[in-house]
Amino acid sequence: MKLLILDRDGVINFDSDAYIKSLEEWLPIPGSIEAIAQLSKAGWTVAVATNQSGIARGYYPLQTLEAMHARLRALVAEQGGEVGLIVHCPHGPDEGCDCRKPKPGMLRTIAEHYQVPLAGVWFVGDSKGDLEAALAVDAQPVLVKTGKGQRTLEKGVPESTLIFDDLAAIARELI
Ligand SMILES: O=P(O)(O)OC[C@@H](O)[C@H]1O[C@@H](OP(=O)(O)O)[C@@H](O)[C@@H](O)[C@@H]1O
Ligand SMILES: [Mg+2]
Ligand SMILES: [Zn+2]
Repeated sequence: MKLLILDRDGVINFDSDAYIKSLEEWLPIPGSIEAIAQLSKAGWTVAVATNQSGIARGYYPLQTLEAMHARLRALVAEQGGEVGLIVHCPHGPDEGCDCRKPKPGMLRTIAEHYQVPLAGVWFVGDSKGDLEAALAVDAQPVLVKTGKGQRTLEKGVPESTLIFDDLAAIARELI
């Protein structure tokens, strides 16, 4: 199967250093919804792996996160596509969980759900932790310049990282 895994904040929707704390703050990056819809219509399974330490920090409840993901699914469905499994890490940086990126726990969860190996699977992110999570399970690190991506790029990325302007450019590459 054709599996593509996406980070959320800074890849699908705009990110904020103040976290995305409400449905109103959750705003798709132009072209991202269309890209996901086109990819899924072209046979790609598009899954999401997202750190959401804002839950542990008490910035927003799980219900708000679920509302954001319902909005994502509805917007993609309006374009005739669908979003696959969305996995989030609700923990804070000091909780020592196995799912918070750069740990690859969420990527493994997605791979086990679909019963596919992770080797070479593209994981698209905007932060260094996304790239490190991909490398930890032999997936392909892919950086987009949206969100924190340009800052991440300027700090240096693993040499095997593929770099694209945004998710729309990735869809054009893969379809
Ligand atoms: O990019 P994904 O994984 O979808 O989500 C990132 C968010 O959970 C937040 O992650 C935080 O990092 P800390 O969790 O505080 O280290 C900060 O980078 C916030 O700006 C950002 O909105
Ligand atoms: Mg991100
Ligand atoms: Zn976690």
